[in-house]
Amino acid sequence: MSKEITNDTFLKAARGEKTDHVPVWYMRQAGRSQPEYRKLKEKYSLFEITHQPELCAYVTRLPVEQYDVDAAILYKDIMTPLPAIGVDVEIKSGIGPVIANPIQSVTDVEKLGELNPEKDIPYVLDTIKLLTTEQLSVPLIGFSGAPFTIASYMIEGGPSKNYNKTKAFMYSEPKAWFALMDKLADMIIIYVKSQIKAGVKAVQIFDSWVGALNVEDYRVFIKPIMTRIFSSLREENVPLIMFGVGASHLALEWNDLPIDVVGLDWRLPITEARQMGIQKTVQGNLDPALLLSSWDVIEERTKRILDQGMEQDGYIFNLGHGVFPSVNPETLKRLTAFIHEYSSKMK
Ligand SMILES: O=C(O)CCc1c2[nH]c(c1CC(=O)O)Cc1[nH]c(c(CC(=O)O)c1CCC(=O)O)Cc1[nH]c(c(CC(=O)O)c1CCC(=O)O)Cc1[nH]c(c(CCC(=O)O)c1CC(=O)O)C2
Repeated sequence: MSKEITNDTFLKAARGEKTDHVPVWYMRQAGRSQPEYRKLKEKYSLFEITHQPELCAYVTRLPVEQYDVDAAILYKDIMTPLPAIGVDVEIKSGIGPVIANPIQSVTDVEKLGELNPEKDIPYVLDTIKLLTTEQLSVPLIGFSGAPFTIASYMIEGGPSKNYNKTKAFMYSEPKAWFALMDKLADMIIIYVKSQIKAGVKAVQIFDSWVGALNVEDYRVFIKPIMTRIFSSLREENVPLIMFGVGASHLALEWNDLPIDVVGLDWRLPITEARQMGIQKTVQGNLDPALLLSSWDVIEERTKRILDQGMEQDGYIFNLGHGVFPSVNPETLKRLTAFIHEYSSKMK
């Protein structure tokens, strides 16, 4: 049995329905800038927190309780399912995910295993159940990385600035590339469906780095696999959100996918995105760097974004990418209150 969701503005907006205020959540809202979380991080790594459902649920709830956001996002990482399929990944402080056995050939791709969520990541499912049956009265968002973004870490061995190795693999070994995309798509579908079955009410797919590709290559090397993933997830009947950074040139391609929400980074104004032909709900897009400015600057920019977003139904406020560690939690609290107040007055 699910605990009752008393605030469903996020789900309504995702479905394009009218809401009495603009719903808001922030990418990387759990963790990073919160002192309670930083204290925990002195003792535990990300993987150690996610293996403990009570603790992981606490971290996931913190921004809901402290900022009053309209949705929670499960605390974990896009790397979470990878060890189960045979990827040796470690999250190194100051670097990010580092992979000991990068993919170099079709043989490496063939060695990848299958994900069995109940056996491999029961702690993720237990955290979701705990949050949704007992603790949260806002929707819980589940998520996964998308094939290109996950593959970029698996091929480069860690974070990259230019994705040269990833692109070289894609262009020169298309058969191995498509085999890798297929394996990752299978994993993502199983992984996300298990999150939905456990209780998440919406799903965001992070294709954070796919903006590195041009439109033509996106259509050939990525779009078919994204269509397969979303067509399968669509059967579960929860809102599906697509997000990437520096990917404004791909926004119209995303509009074709069987999804509900197009997540924009800060580069493309919302009105322009809609004029281009984005008809779905839009999510975004305050530049997270602005959170380090004075409140007057933040308020002025937020108003501008809200005015554009509210021009039609189907709008969710978010940042253009994740919260930085140096952001003051008070700023996020004040921003959330401002968005709620300003948007309810305008309705
Ligand atoms: O630059 C890089 O490529 C490495 C980035 C990186 C990743 N995991 C990582 C790091 C290091 C770090 O954040 O310090 C490692 C990572 N992931 C996470 C944390 C926790 C934190 O930031 O305090 C951390 C830092 C943990 C540590 O330092 O031990 C948690 C995480 N990753 C993610 C999410 C989902 C979300 O954004 O809301 C969430 C959880 C939800 C939340 O914090 O509210 C998703 C994620 N992880 C990752 C990516 C790729 C792109 C990106 O981060 O900009 C993405 C997708 C995205 O944000 O666009 C990879």
